Formats: sequence, structure tokens, C-alpha cells
Amino acid sequence: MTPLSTPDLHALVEGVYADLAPFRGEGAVADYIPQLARVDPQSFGLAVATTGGDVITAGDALAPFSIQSVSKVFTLALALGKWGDGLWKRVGREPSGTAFNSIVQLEQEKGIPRNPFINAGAIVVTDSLLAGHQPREALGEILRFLHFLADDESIVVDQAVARSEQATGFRNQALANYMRAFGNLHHPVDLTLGVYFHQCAIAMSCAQLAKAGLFLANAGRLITGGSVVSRERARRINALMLTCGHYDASGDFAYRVGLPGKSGVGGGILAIVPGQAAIAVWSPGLNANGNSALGTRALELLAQRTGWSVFGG
Ligand SMILES: NC(=O)CC[C@H](N)C(=O)O
Repeated sequence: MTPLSTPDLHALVEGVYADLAPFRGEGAVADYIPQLARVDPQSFGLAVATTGGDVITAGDALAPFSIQSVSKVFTLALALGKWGDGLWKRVGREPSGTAFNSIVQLEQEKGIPRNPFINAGAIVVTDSLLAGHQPREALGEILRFLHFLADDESIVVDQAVARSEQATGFRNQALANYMRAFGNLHHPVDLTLGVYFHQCAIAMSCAQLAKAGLFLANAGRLITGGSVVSRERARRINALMLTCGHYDASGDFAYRVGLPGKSGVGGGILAIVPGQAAIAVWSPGLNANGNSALGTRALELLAQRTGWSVFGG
């Protein structure tokens, strides 16, 4: 993939923002977590953090939003660090072809979720981080990891969003209880879900999220030099993002954008350009699959104009 000069990339990011800004408000803001429905549907931000050290932003790129399922990338990296391949006994690595909160495969597949990015899989991943820890410590570990990756200690949990999901997360409670019945949840449901709801309620801006995801574009290393995960693990997390990061729309995202990506119902998407950059977009309106409608379009346009794709130059 061709490295772009900083001014070229600036112009491309500005251009994508300007071309799509008239469509702000597209899609439907998630309201099954009532607090998420309070966000301004016109919000639209873009940030590109490059392995060369630039952070290029447009629109609302510095405004914090609820990262929701994008958090699952970071908890997966932590859980693989803790359990290595042992994690794969509890969660699979196949696309589910079902919605993010679906329960149907769990019965046929004996409480082993298809992958770590659907809710059931992410709940298992979070449960694995609780081993030997109190919920507060597990959440602290997740937050410290994000502070370290983004080099920014101001990242916090939006407590109103966490409370809102805690009060209404009946489907996640069903998923967690169901997996507990199969012995694939090792802690009391309310403890595991307490951590899960809080990790989803972490608020970050596009700029912070792009910086935090950059290790996945940089062979598992911080651009300042420290190692986060091995090169092989970074590749594998990217592979899972590509195949499973957008639930039953993962195929469509790969076709349209051609990059590993992870979405969240807060309207954020983190996409990885191996060797080049991490991109974060945010627009709260979702498409029918629960992925940011305008965010996906922004990534599609940016990938087209930069020539960035994991499928060839
Ligand atoms: N797709 C998402 O972002 C879902 C995350 C949300 N916290 C949930 O569990 O429903």
C-alpha cells in the first residue's frame, strides 16, 4: 500500500468530510440503550492516526462518544495476553452471520459463542478478564490499557450510559445466563455484565480511538517503540475484525471498505490499514445491521481515495 504524504492525507480526510457532511443524520440512533438516544444525530467525526506519527482530524473528531462494541477489540487483546490460545476453548473464530445480540447459535453450539465480537463472545472475553480480580480491578485494567495505548489518561467511563445499559440490558442478561448454564461463564452474571456494560460505556473521541488502535497497524507495537502484542497476534486480531467486526454485515464491510474494522452501536468504527494507519469514524445514525451508516460510507470513500485495502494495491 502506498504511503501518502501528510498534506495529501490531510486533503483527502478533509475532502471525505466535506463531501459527506451534507448527509449527517443518516440512519437511526440506537435507542435500546436509552442514554445513547440522547446524542446529537448530526455528529460526524473522522480521525486518521498514521504509523508516521500524524493524527489528522475532521469534524467532531475530538468529541467523546460511547465506544460500545469497539471496546471488544481491546478486551480481546487483553484476554489473549492473559490466556493465549486457551481463550479459543471458550469462544470461536467464525463469523456468525447473525445479529450482534443473537442467541440462536448458542443452543446448538453448547454455549460457545461463534466469535469474540458478537455480544455473547465479548461477554465471555470479559468474564475471562475477571479471573482472580474484582470487577473494579478488571475495569481498571481495561481503562489503563486504553490510557497506555492512546497515551491519554483522560479517557473515562460515561457512568450515565453504563447505568442506562445496566437497567435495560435484558438480552445481554439472557445471553450471559444461558452461557452460565453451559458452564462457559465462570463468574456471577451480574459481575461479568457489570464490567461488560462499563467497558462498552467508555467514552473516547475519534482521535483517541485511532491512536489507541494504531498498534494493530504497526505490527503490534506502539509507534514510540513499546510492544503491545506480537506481530502474529496483531495480524490475527485484524483477521477477526475483518471477518467478524461488523456482525452479519462483515462481508459487506469487507467488500465496500476492504479493511479490518470494528463497529459499535454508539456509531463509532475503528478500521486498520496495516503498515499505514488506524482510522476512527463516528456518526451515531446506524444502518439496519447496527453499524454506523455514514461512518461506513466515510471509510468506503476514504479507502477508495487513498487506495488503502488489504486486498491489493
Ligand atoms: N454492537 C454494540 O455496540 C453492542 C454493545 C452494547 N453495549 C450491547 O451489548 O448491546
